[in-house]
Order: sequence, then C-alpha cells, then structure tokens
Amino acid sequence: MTAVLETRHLNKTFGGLKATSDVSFKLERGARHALIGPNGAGKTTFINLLTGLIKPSSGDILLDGKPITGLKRESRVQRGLVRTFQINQLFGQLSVVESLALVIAERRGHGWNMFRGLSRLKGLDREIADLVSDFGLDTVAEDRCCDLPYGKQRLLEIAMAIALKPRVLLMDEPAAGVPEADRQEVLSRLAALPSDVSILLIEHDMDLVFTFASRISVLVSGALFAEGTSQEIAHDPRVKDVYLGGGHHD
Ligand SMILES: Nc1ncnc2c1ncn2[C@@H]1O[C@H](COP(=O)(O)OP(=O)(O)OP(=O)(O)O)[C@@H](O)[C@H]1O
Repeated sequence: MTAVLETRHLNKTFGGLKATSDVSFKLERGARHALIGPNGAGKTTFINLLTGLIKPSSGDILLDGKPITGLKRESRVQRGLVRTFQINQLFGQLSVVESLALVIAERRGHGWNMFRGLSRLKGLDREIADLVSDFGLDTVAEDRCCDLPYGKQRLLEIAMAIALKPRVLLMDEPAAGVPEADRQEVLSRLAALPSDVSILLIEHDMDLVFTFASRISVLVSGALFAEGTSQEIAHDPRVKDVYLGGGHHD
C-alpha cells in the first residue's frame, strides 16, 4: 500500500519542550487510522503541523510523496488535506444549508461573492441536499449552527469538511460533547464516510477509536511509542501501561 500522507523525522519544540519528537508516520490510502495518547502527548501539535497551522522545527511532511512542509494551510486544503471544521462565531449565525453553501463556494474558488449570489449557483442545491441527507441534517437544515444540538453540530463539521472533497481527512474528537443518546448516530455516520477518503482520527474515547479505526498509533511525550492494528494495540501490555490501563480519563 502507498502512503498518502507521511512525516519523516518530524520535530517541534516549544522553548525547551519537545512536543513532537522525531515522528516518522505513514497514513495509508483509504486508512481508518487513530492517533491516541495521554493528555499532553502531542496529538494536537502533530495535527497542527500536518495542517500547516504551525511550522515544524525540523523534518518533512509529504502528501502523495511530494513535500508540503513549506506550504500554507490553504494550499494544503487545495491539495486535498482537510481538517474537520470547528463551528465558530462566523458559522454560528449561518444556517446548516448556508454553511455548506459557503464551503462549497470556497472550494469552487468563489468565496463570499458567490455566496451572495447563492440562488444562481448551478448544481449547488443538489450537492447540498446530498450532504444534508448523508449526514442526517434534514430536520435541522434551516436551523442556525449555534442552535444545533452537539451531535448535529459535530455531523455538520464533518459534512463541511467532506464538502471540500478531501483525499485526507484529519478529525479531531468528532464526538466531543455529544451526549450518549446521540453518539450512535455520529458513529454510524463516521462508519459511512467515503472509503476513498483516508482518515486520521485523534480521539480520547476508546470505544470510538476501536469501533472506527483499523490501525492505531500511540504517541507518548511527543514520540511514536507503538503502532499496529487495533487488535495489536488493544493487547499490547506496554500500551496498557502507559495509556489504556493508566487510568486516563478526560
Ligand atoms: N503553542 C505552544 N506553546 C508552548 N507549549 C505548547 C504549545 N502547544 C502545545 N504545547 C505543549 O506541547 C505538549 C503537547 O501538547 P498537545 O496539545 O499537542 O498534546 P495533546 O496530546 O493534544 O494533549 P490533549 O490530549 O490534552 O489535548 C504539551 O506539553 C503542551 O503544553
């Protein structure tokens, strides 16, 4: 299998602290891969390095074998490396349909101008309707994002990322804040994501990790500590010691 996303000897230091330590990592094409680790292990830092939010101290990041280490965030998105959205104040006042329309307009390179002329967008209605239906947002399509229950908000965040037609999707705690009663829906929508999108998931919730991921990497103190199939990781006593059995709860 070919790696769609790869890091080579990636390092990031904040002052004297090594938040990312010599991480050489591969995300295979079509992967369902989870990155786990105790609090402060460096998961968020690693994702921020991948998206280009922060620059590495040294090392390389490759997408489809080509270096992207120096590229801006937008250029990475254009090349298909997308992180799930976090609904913020900007999107909060928009409806579900408007948020999706804005993302699609951005993808097509038209941004806010095209968004203002929304009614003229050919093919947009169909694309939005498909996303609304695929992510179970039908009943809240006209609701403002800030009024959505957490489960629907998380699903919209994923739908917006999928609207960018990613080849690699980075998901940061897709079920965060979702009450137990709505979690199953989030899990089943995650399971139904397009199989050609390669996915790296950061997650604390072990049920979600083992339901979703077929491969797991464990970060400890910024370094890759273990990697394997979910079965191998579940039965690795070293991982149990540092993480799974370590009494870690968020
Ligand atoms: N901008 C920053 N400046 C200084 N230190 C930072 C910065 N960002 C992260 N760190 C430190 O780097 C280490 C890794 O943090 P990071 O947030 O990446 O871990 P994490 O695994 O995502 O943690 P959590 O599971 O708690 O979200 C921590 O010690 C953190 O305090």
